[in-house]
Amino acid sequence: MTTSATSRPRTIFARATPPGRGAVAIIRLSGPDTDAALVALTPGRALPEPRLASLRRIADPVSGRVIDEALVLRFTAPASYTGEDAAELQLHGGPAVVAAVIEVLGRLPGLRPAEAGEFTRRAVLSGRMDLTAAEAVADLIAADTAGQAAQALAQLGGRLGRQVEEWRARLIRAAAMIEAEIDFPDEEVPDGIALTVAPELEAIATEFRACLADGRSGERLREGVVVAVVGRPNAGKSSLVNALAGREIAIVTDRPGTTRDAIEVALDLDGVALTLIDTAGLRDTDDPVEQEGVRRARARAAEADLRLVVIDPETTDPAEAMAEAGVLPGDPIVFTRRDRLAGDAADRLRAEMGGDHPMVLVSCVTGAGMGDLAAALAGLAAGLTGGGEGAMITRARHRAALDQAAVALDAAAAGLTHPLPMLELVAEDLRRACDALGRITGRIDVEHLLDAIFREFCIGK
Ligand SMILES: Nc1nc2c(c(=O)[nH]1)N(C=O)[C@@H](CNc1ccc(C(=O)N[C@@H](CCC(=O)O)C(=O)O)cc1)CN2
Ligand SMILES: Nc1nc2c(ncn2[C@@H]2O[C@H](COP(=O)(O)OP(=O)(O)OP(=O)(O)O)[C@@H](O)[C@H]2O)c(=O)[nH]1
Ligand SMILES: [Mg+2]
Repeated sequence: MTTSATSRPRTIFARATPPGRGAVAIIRLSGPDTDAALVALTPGRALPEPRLASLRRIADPVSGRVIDEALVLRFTAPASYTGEDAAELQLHGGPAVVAAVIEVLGRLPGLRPAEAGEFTRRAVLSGRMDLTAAEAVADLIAADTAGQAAQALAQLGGRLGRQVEEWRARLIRAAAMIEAEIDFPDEEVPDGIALTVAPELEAIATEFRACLADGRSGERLREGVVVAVVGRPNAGKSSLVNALAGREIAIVTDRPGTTRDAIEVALDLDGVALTLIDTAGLRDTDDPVEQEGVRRARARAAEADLRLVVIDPETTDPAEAMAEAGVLPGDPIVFTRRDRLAGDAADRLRAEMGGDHPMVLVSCVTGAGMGDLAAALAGLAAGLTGGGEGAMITRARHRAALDQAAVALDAAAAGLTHPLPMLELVAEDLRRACDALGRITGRIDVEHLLDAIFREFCIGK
């Protein structure tokens, strides 16, 4: 079927592999004119059997010029990623080949370039994926560490989506019982409806609370644990960041006030993504540039998941430095200049500090203690991200919706156990709880949510 001149072409195409040169580049197509496009590109050949890799010459249908010899994969609706007719051209990965095929596809009737995330959007709209799975696709592509990938894969497999749909089904059942009682108060539905439905509502509310009480570990794993490295000028912050990163990222000098900008570096600690932020040393200063650096340092420290306080024990009182850095319980403390301290310094410093903080003594010059520090950070990061495969909630969007569902459910439960229950109000609260859950999986309000979610996708996904 072709598209009329006035409506937007319904068959989309895009390169699915990254730009640049590669052994193979994949261009994918999806939509009703996919087969027509394959026929146009492979003159004289039958359409490939669905799902069977087939070698075909790809040619410009106007000039007849052969562009590539490629593997073609054809999918027929609904058995494809998008649920539509779809195809992949697995080309030689040279820029000229890809550009020529893209140019030819753009000339074919009914075809247009895909927008970011449009293939996955179609998978959602055709009911093949819920919103949590679509988000998981984006997360899996964005994953830099094994932990992030495992969490995304669990979500793609329905860990969150299935649970939310189970809760929703139970709430719908409860609501149906309430509504039956409203509609037929004198009939077979037992009188003490509160007695049967209230315990179920309490049970679900308890499950909501358990899910929400995850310390944001799923979001932290997805986004990476943010660690602000803070302390006095010359404490050794930049030296420490360079040592942990294994690269000279920040400038190190013996002049206090060297670092001004916040410098971020990404680490992979045992599968957990961690962002270290080197910051300007904290002090009062008349230099307006350094003042701005100190302001930024304090802001980053306040927002971070952890503040790693760096202290030079030769010149600085630990308690003062920690207070200045706005330290919170559990934040790690690192003493530098281990190469210049007596052997018993660690015990003395530990005694001075008290027990609320993990503490490591390092030398940025000899590297002593750096392994201990990396291990301590990995342990802290694992604790903050729940360890293993992460949590069910991986985004603020899920948390906000589940929070709303929990509030509505609590209202329903309270209404139901009231001495004079107003069942209409209870039913309304349960509807609101169901709607909030439905927004997580995309069963309601889908159109409204799609743009926000697919904005972050790459083209071709
Ligand atoms: N070459 C290639 N590799 C890829 C993808 C792709 O689209 N192309 N994927 C995606 O980007 C991922 C795989 N995801 C996919 C999910 C479903 C279907 C699919 O055809 N589903 C049909 C048939 C299922 C079956 O045979 O079991 C269906 O669900 O009906 C294809 C790929 C990762 N690797
Ligand atoms: N001996 C010794 N010197 C160190 C150690 N750590 C840092 N230094 C030195 O201390 C000086 C300051 O180090 P930096 O890493 O620039 O300190 P900073 O905390 O980033 O300083 P600002 O950016 O000014 O806030 C440099 O001369 C480093 O070589 C250490 O463990 N042992
Ligand atoms: Mg510095």
